[in-house]
Amino acid sequence: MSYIEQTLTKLQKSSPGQPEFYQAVQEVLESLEPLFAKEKKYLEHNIIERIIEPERQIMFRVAWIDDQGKVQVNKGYRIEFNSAIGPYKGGLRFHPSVSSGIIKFLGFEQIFKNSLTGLAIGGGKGGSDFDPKGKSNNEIMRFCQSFINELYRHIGPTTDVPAGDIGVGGREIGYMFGQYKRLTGRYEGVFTGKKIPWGGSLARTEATGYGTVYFAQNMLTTNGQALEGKTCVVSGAGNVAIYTIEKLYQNCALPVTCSDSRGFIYHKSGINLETLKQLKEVESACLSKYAEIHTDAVYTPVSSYPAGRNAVWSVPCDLAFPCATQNELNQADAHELLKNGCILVAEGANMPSTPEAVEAFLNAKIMYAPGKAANAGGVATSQLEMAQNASMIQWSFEEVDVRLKTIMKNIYLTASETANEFGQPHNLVLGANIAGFRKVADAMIDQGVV
Ligand SMILES: NC(=O)C1=CN([C@@H]2O[C@H](COP(=O)(O)OP(=O)(O)OC[C@H]3O[C@@H](n4cnc5c(N)ncnc54)[C@H](OP(=O)(O)O)[C@@H]3O)[C@@H](O)[C@H]2O)C=CC1
Ligand SMILES: O=C(O)CCC(=O)C(=O)O
Repeated sequence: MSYIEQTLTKLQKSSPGQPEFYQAVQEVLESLEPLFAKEKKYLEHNIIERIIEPERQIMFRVAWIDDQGKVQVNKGYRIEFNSAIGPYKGGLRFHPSVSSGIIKFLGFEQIFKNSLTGLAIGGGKGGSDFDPKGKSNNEIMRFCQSFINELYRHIGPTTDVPAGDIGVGGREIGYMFGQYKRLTGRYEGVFTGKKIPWGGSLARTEATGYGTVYFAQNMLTTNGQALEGKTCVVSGAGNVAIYTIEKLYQNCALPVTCSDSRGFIYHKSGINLETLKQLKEVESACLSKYAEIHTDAVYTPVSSYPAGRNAVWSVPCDLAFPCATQNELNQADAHELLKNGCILVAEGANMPSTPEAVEAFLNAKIMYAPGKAANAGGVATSQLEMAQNASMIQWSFEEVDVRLKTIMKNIYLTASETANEFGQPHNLVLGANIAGFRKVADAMIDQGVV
């Protein structure tokens, strides 16, 4: 049995029932093989077994009262995965599919993503199986307050700094920040993704989507191409998708799709960003309403997708931006994108492509940017928010955006130079994993066995 197989077998025994976590670990371990062949120190210090075990896992009950006066109970999680290069940093996800395996996969990815930003942030993630859909504002507030009644004792501006993710935006961060402040009496940068008047950073809302497009731009430029005139397929209709679409328009590309958990929109003349923002950021409406407003757009409900497929990826395009959720693009979807002439895939979401889809992209040698590199602009800008909070200043939108652009360029260069160093120039999966890992692993060695 190879070292990787042994590690995965052991992991499955010690942490049963966490398929997404095994998937994330397997991908990283496979990428690291050429590094281990070259540098023995990582195996000698048993870094692998140490890095796949979270430093701390917090699981707690979140009891809250709904609008009918009934007591509801959800599970809360915070996985403090690795603090070798900085305080734990990563979002909170509120979605019914959340489990400890999902949070562990996200926290594990966050270690390498945060390392790639070049900033001093460790990896963490958290969330709850609470479903914000259909809940009133007061229910959301009561849930957030109860969530923080437990979590507040584990977080702090130099220990663990949560932010948003699926189902958690400025409103939820506000309720959690308010409760933290009430319990501790401290006004400090313990969350990022805050609204601007109470400590948020300009451009944080836009950062993940904008950063993903900046990353794509770097890949295109290196390959003698440009965004201008490219037809783009985007999945998702949340924070990341919306600002990916906005930045594509700013660069004269044409985004023609968006999707939510119930279906997708194909608008051949281009997604209307104003309508999308109104429906999703203001009304939290279903995307079917988009086709009622724009009658030349086509809405396809999930029930009409071919079995086992995500129909968004069957729309012909030059560039694809998966921005919804994990494993939303499988091998058949990847082959269809390739058949239709797609030349670039940049992941705004975390681990949206299955391992087989990733393999198809790498084999076809198209430009492929894994999420932990392409979507790192969100967490990087969160660190800029922490820096502004700590020094009690606020930078302008342009100042933050310029820094974001530079960070995304550096992540691209780091991943591609590392891929070159290991003789696989087009393989940014390998480049991102090795570069992200090396910095954290070296710090762990320096800091001894802890
Ligand atoms: N926000 C950030 O700064 C960052 C986010 N990410 C990643 O980006 C992705 C999107 O996050 P974000 O935009 O913030 O989240 P949002 O909650 O704002 O939006 C998520 C979008 O994805 C859709 N979606 C969620 N789950 C599913 C599903 N199972 N099937 C189909 N569609 C689904 C949602 O549809 P519906 O509205 O119907 O629920 C919604 O349109 C996630 O993978 C997240 O981890 C990565 C880096 C940073
Ligand atoms: O901004 C952050 O701290 C985290 C963003 C996030 O959750 C992610 O990068 O997946």
